Amino acid sequence: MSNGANSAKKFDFIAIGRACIDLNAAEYNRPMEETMTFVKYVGGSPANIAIGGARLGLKAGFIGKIADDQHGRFIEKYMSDAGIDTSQLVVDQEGHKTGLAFTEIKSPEECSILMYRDDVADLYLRTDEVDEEYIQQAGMLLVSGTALAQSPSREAVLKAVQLAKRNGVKIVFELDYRPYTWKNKEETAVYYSIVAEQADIVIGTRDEYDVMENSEGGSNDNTISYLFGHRPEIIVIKHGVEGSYAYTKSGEVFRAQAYKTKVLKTFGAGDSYASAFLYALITGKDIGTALKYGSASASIVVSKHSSSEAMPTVEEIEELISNQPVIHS
Ligand SMILES: Nc1ncnc2c1ncn2[C@@H]1O[C@H](COP(=O)(O)OP(=O)(O)OP(=O)(O)O)[C@@H](O)[C@H]1O
Ligand SMILES: O=C(O)C[C@@H](O)[C@H](O)C(=O)CO
Repeated sequence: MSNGANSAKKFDFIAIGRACIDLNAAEYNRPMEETMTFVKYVGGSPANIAIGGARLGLKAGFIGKIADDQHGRFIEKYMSDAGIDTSQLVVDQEGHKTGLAFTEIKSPEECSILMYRDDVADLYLRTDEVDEEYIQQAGMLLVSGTALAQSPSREAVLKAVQLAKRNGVKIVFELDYRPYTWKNKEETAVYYSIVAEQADIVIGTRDEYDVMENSEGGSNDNTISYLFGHRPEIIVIKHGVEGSYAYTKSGEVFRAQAYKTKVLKTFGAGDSYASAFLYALITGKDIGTALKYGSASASIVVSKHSSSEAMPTVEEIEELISNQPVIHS
């Protein structure tokens, strides 16, 4: 497949989903109960991926809804300053709030996220706020699975997927499973399958594919045999510190190991991975190299405090690939 590189298009990729706030513990190695200070960053998986892509020099756009408040304005300014087109970042007019993610850093192995996502603006994106002419201008549409969790955002995303297909825009589905936004796993499995079957590239962790399959302990072989019966051409399955695999419809299998690093916290790994993986594909690198870019970017972000602000440059990724040993597992 051609992986979406299209210099004639205004955007290399457009992400759809949430742009929120992360409040990351400024004090490490303690539970949140004892954490008194937090540092504010833009967060939300698809926003992080857009920021990561823009940091790497990609032309990125974003479709989403932000609250009409100080947090919403902070997000819009940060993303716009990062070089992302925010013309389709709709400002909510119904009093919905910005999603907040408080992170706890107890140890490099023990990190957790406490989400405040009741009535969040991002899940109120409507179908009439998704514009065909905008989507036409992209090489790829990056869909976050969390945006399927509730209506009307669910239908807005399904419309974006339809429009992307109709206009030859590659669909990248990042499963991005956040349990607290869903009613139950059965419902998640239904909507994940609908979009995964229509995507060109699917990216997720092994656990997230289990959610899509509504099963436990699933195998990569079963996942690819199911999804390659549909539209996907590339399937990426991440296994945390044990590395990741990419499978192609033509039968190739690639594996990348994680790079050694001094881990501060584990969140942000998946978003930095996705942005660098897509950057590599869009700039014409082979899939094996794209996996290395993803792993390298993730190893940089897990060593830093934020998910968005910490996104690396191309030079940092390439330097790390050349010099840093991998974790053998
Ligand atoms: N402790 C680690 N050290 C170095 N690299 C790591 C570590 N953990 C994860 N990675 C890298 O990040 C990639 C993605 O990690 P993971 O499979 O945990 O994704 P994720 O669950 O989507 O991440 P997130 O925690 O952001 O949701 C891995 O394939 C690996 O390359
Ligand atoms: O995705 C979220 O809503 C929270 C993120 O911004 C956070 O930084 C994280 O979990 C990244 O994986």
